[in-house]
Amino acid sequence: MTQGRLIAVVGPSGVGKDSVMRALAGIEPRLDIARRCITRPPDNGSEDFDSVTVTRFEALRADGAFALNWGAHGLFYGIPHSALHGLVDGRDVLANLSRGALPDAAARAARLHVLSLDAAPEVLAARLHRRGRESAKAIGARLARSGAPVPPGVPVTRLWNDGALSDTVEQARAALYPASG
Ligand SMILES: Nc1ncnc2c1ncn2[C@@H]1O[C@H](COP(=O)(O)OP(=O)(O)O)[C@@H](O)[C@H]1O
Ligand SMILES: O=P(O)(O)OC[C@H]1O[C@H](OP(=O)(O)OP(=O)(O)O)[C@H](O)[C@@H]1O
Repeated sequence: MTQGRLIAVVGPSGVGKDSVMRALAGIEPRLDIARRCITRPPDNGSEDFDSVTVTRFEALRADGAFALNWGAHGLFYGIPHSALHGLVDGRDVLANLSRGALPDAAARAARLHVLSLDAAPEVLAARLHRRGRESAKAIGARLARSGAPVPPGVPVTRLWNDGALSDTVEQARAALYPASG
């Protein structure tokens, strides 16, 4: 069976990666979402993640539990191998990734597609403040971070998520599944 695509959703903090992933998986039955391990306390935000301590994260990493892992914003993030099982069954899997993890993702996934989201700086700032998860200082640091470029040769769909979420989701679906109408 042809392996599914790992669909890496990337872009600056607050651009709407988790919101787009959740809405897209809600309307597209061929898509799973990779649940991440993050060294952040649990919250009621747009992402369903496994909250772990740094000690636990390091133990999981040492055990080889992660297909991909990285650090950003003073946190550690990991995608467990178990979160990517759908790929071998031919299912497409959405994963919120650091742009810096894309070279590793390209090396590991048989098929990688990047969904790169962007929005104007003032939109990002307003969303992060409205989300209210970080302090003003931490939000400033998130806004100042510039991500790595998409590695050459990897198929990429670039979308603006400045407007309605539903518009972005429809555009993403049309780009990923052009025949579905
Ligand atoms: N198109 C949109 N229009 C308005 N608000 C949005 C849109 N997309 C996301 N948001 C909001 O912006 C905030 C950040 O979204 P989130 O999905 O957590 O971003 P990221 O995962 O990229 O950090 C959330 O409060 C979310 O509800
Ligand atoms: O190297 P970069 O491409 O800048 O990405 C670094 C991190 O930032 C993004 O998270 P986000 O800011 O959305 O925060 P969250 O995943 O902790 O919500 C992304 O999910 C990465 O974990």
